[in-house]
Amino acid sequence: MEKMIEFKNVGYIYEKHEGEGTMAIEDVSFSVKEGEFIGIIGHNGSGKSTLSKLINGILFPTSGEVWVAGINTNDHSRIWDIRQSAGMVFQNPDNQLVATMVEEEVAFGPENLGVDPKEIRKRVDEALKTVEMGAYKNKKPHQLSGGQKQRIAIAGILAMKPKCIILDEPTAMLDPSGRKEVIDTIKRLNKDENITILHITHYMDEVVDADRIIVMDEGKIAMEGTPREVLCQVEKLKELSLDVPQITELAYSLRDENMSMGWGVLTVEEMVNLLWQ
Ligand SMILES: Nc1ncnc2c1ncn2[C@@H]1O[C@H](COP(=O)(O)OP(=O)(O)OP(=O)(O)O)[C@@H](O)[C@H]1O
Repeated sequence: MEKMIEFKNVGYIYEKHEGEGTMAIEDVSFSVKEGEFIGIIGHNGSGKSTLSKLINGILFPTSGEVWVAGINTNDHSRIWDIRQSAGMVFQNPDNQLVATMVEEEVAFGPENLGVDPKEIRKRVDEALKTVEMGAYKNKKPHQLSGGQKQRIAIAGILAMKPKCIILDEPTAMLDPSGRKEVIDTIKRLNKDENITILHITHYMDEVVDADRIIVMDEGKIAMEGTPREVLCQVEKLKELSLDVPQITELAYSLRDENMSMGWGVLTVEEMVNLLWQ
């Protein structure tokens, strides 16, 4: 399997003045394989957004290297190849939609890539169908709900045929139903279209199904592993000011003295089985 993203000993400093600044990322190394679904969690200021901007060539590492789809992000001549391979969805849906019609919005990316108009029309229809927004093609983006706007933002990226999508807290401004729409959409893209997903979030329950979770703290990777390996370390997550899923916490509170039960519960079904034991 091809490596989609690779961080090699990456550091990033936001310079204030000459020789003075904030170390936002420090010696971070990890890699993501094609088709993986990775959850990135961490409290405010732990470096998650900086990490995502380093992937998309919005920021460039102060030290180390970032590779995306086999391209070093320091190769500035390939920046549009990188942005086409790895699309970004941001937190605020209102800041990323620019066109007056949904159809134009989704066409915007491929137009900038110089794609043939006939092919653009095909891609717009396909992308809207994939995010289940085909019926909204001729609507105005400002008439849509937050969840629908984020799905249009995702469709705009899909129309550029990306290999990977990085979502930086895409659900932070949405209500529960909007959150579910967006999460269901990205899970489907990962499963059905084999698109690599990097999902940055504060909500643990959104990454319970991920292939792997990376926990950031003070610019470094504090924990990394499968959801079960990471989310079951309740005490450590609390030390890192993170909330564990309620069901995991409940099971953890019910653990017995021998620690033979109450560990590693991530879903309601597992909780029911535990209580029947
Ligand atoms: N433009 C900037 N200039 C200076 N320092 C910055 C800038 N952006 C972020 N920082 C600092 O870098 C560190 C990491 O910030 P970053 O935004 O990457 O964290 P985050 O985990 O995404 O936070 P949040 O969850 O609040 O979005 C923080 O200490 C932050 O104050």
